[in-house]
Amino acid sequence: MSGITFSAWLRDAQRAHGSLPADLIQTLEVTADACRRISAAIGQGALAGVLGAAGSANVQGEDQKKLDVISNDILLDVHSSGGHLAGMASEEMDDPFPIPDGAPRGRYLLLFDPLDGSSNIDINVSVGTIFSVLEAPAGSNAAEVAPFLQPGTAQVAAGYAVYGPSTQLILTLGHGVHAFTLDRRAAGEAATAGEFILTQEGMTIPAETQEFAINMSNQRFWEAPVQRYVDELLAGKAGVRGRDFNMRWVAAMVADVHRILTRGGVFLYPLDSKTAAKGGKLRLMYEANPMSWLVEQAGGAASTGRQRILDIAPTGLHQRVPVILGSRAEVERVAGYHQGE
Ligand SMILES: O=P(O)(O)OC[C@H]1O[C@](O)(COP(=O)(O)O)[C@@H](O)[C@@H]1O
Ligand SMILES: [Mg+2]
Ligand SMILES: [Mg+2]
Repeated sequence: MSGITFSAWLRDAQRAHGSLPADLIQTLEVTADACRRISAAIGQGALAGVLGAAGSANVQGEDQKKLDVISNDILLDVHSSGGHLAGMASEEMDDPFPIPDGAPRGRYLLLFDPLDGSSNIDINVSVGTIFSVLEAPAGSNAAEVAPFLQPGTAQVAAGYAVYGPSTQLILTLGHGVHAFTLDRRAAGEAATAGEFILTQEGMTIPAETQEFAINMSNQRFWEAPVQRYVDELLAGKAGVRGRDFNMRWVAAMVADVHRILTRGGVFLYPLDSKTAAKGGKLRLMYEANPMSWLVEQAGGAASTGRQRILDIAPTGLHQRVPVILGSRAEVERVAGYHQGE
């Protein structure tokens, strides 16, 4: 173990790149603190009565779990004292949440999916938090949607926490992708107890893979290019690909993307006739953009099938898009099929 804490690493990155403003460092440190608290809440599970439904629905009409609400509240709470953020936007809230009056306003906008894969909570399987940081345009009002509607290429930081057998924080500032692991030992047991510690610098996704991730139950709803691609994977050695492929689906984007950053693979939540009217299943601002930047920074690619995800000009805070990301050669092949190749 390196023993380099997240805060120390951020300060090293500031020295190395000379372009990491103090309020961006604060944004990331406070977000890491929120993830530590969410990890603790999740870790209490059935002991603390935090499992199960909240009895409410979010802006997208989806039933909320208690931990969706708890995670959202933790992120709002830790960031509300202000100084570093102008405002926040969450998958769980209809409207942007500007830093409250009276607290100092900063220049960054934080967007998050407070708990990703929340249907996994009650079965004790990995979930996560995804975040994206943008700079608020000068003179903009973070109570409005407009300042948040920036393409993925404008992100200044993106990352996620995965709450699995260990809790990890994965981050990009545009200079590669780095992993930090929460030292879960009790205070007093170790000097770094409670800290995120650097455990991998420069995660990379191999260009080729033999593993794919897709919800096969949607097969009959997919468009022809995805039908063709998956048929070819399933044909294995006997088909045009000439080799067998394995399949995994955790049903938490964080966990599926984490596997791809760790050992390669391709993830697809493509356009299908069930979700076409909404534009797709996954959310551009809270899921697709931060994950696409991380994947590109690790040498992979991310596309809707028709365009690079990071180039999409957003039209709504809760906009949904098709997502195909991971090993570059596979993403390019699927995009090629969409272009009629
Ligand atoms: O249940 P499905 O259709 O397989 O969808 C799984 C996808 O839905 C999501 O769980 C949506 O995220 P939320 O839990 O944040 O709503 C993704 O993480 C995951 O990839
Ligand atoms: Mg999600
Ligand atoms: Mg969520």
